[in-house]
Amino acid sequence: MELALQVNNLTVHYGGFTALDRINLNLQQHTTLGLVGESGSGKSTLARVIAGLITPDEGQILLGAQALNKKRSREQRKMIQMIFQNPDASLNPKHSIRQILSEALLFHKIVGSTEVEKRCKELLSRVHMEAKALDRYPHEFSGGQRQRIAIARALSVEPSLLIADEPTSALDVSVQRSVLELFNTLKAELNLTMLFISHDLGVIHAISDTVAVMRQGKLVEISSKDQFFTRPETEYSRELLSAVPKMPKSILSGGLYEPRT
Ligand SMILES: Nc1ncnc2c1ncn2[C@@H]1O[C@H](COP(=O)(O)OP(=O)(O)OP(=O)(O)O)[C@@H](O)[C@H]1O
Repeated sequence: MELALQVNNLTVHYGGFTALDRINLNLQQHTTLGLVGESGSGKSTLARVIAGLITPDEGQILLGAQALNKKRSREQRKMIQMIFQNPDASLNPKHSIRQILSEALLFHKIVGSTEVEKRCKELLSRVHMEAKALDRYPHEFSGGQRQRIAIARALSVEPSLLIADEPTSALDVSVQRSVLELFNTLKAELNLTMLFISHDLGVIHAISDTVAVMRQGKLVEISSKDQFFTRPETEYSRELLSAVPKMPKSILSGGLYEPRT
């Protein structure tokens, strides 16, 4: 299998504080890497560096075979899309859903102006929303629906890597489940390559093929999902797993994770 992403020796300092300490990571195409670790371990920083929102102090990022420059080209920015915990971060409140989706499609020349309406409708349908949403504005939708729109916007430019940073954490539990199901459906339908961050191991279990564990700015384990949940390599991973009180009632069918007693 080909590598979608390679991260070599990535280091980020915030002043004198080392938020990322020589991170090395490979992500296979068409797979989902679940990134876990306690609050402050550097997960969001890693996501933001890969997405080009933070410039690293050291290290290299390759997307496919292409090294990403510190100053990314429009094409390079398009190839990595990010979904945030708060969907409002990527939805302009003054723009209708039509404007939000068509702006991305036209800016990156994904379709021409004659096809844009059709493509906007297709994108909404992908995230299980109706075409009439196009005339409405972000505030007219629930948090879960806004996250679906943010997902549609991210997918509109056909990225080669989708980064989702706690995309279900701000949602009600029942809505969390449906958004997670959507991610799983899209993953299968579109063969997505994803970096999926969550502090919730039930969510990670439901979505990931591989699990990476961060601690204090370092990557301390990368294992297959099965290995991580049954035979984790590190004591720290065992602690994370045992800290989960009563673990996720099946988040998705097949997503059941029960802690071993
Ligand atoms: N802009 C910044 N300036 C200074 N320190 C920062 C900045 N952003 C993050 N940090 C610090 O860097 C560390 C890593 O933060 P980061 O947000 O990457 O962690 P995280 O694992 O995503 O945590 P959480 O799950 O709480 O979001 C934390 O100690 C945080 O306080």
